[in-house]
Amino acid sequence: MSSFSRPLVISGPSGTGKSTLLARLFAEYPDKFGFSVSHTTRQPRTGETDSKEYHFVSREAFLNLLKANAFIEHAEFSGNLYGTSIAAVNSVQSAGRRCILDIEAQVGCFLNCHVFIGVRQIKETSLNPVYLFISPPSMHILQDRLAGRGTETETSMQKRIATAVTEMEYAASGAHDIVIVNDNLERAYGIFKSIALGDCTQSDILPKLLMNE
Ligand SMILES: Nc1ncnc2c1ncn2[C@@H]1O[C@H](COP(=O)(O)OP(=O)(O)OP(=O)(O)O)[C@@H](O)[C@H]1O
Repeated sequence: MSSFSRPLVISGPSGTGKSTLLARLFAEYPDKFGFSVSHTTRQPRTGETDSKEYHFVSREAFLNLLKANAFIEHAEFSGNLYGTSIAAVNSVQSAGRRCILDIEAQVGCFLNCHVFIGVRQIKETSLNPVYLFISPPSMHILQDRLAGRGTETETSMQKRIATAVTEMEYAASGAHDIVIVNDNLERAYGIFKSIALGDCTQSDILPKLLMNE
């Protein structure tokens, strides 16, 4: 059976190129893939519609869903709760699209306790996705890409690099089904596309990334 019928969880350090690869995939195949709509307790911003950008719910409703094990992953940021529900993923899959979850690992704060959210949390559920890790070719290149994007301060850069080291260690433990090293974008996108379409399960070898390389 093609892996297209299973959700695809994409993770990898910030700046490794996940958004770049996803933007190309959605542009080339506008009808084949979809993101699930998350739940949040934050207020809708102007122009946001319920069930489009987010399912906007009260804190009480969110906590009830959480109690009922409705979420694959959840986290609290700036006092607001966010979660990806199993139902939201299933609704993408039942519309005939492959659901893609773009997971950025981070140390989140949930109900006052620090938790490492992301792939680890998803592994506790019955989702059974394919886990794809996008690796940078080296830590220096990762740093250059983050700097080149022009979105980081010195502090946020250091935070992202520290998280990247933790993520690389987690990936080195064999937590993912497939690894793509995003070195040359054309090459990486070629493999990414065939994995997303369910045609290939080829994996690159995870580079051993040391800060001084
Ligand atoms: N193969 C590549 N070669 C050179 N530059 C790349 C490559 N892939 C992505 N980039 C560039 O690296 C930067 C970071 O990429 P991108 O924003 O897609 O990362 P990301 O993994 O989605 O990060 P985040 O998790 O923070 O959203 C961008 O400026 C992008 O244009």
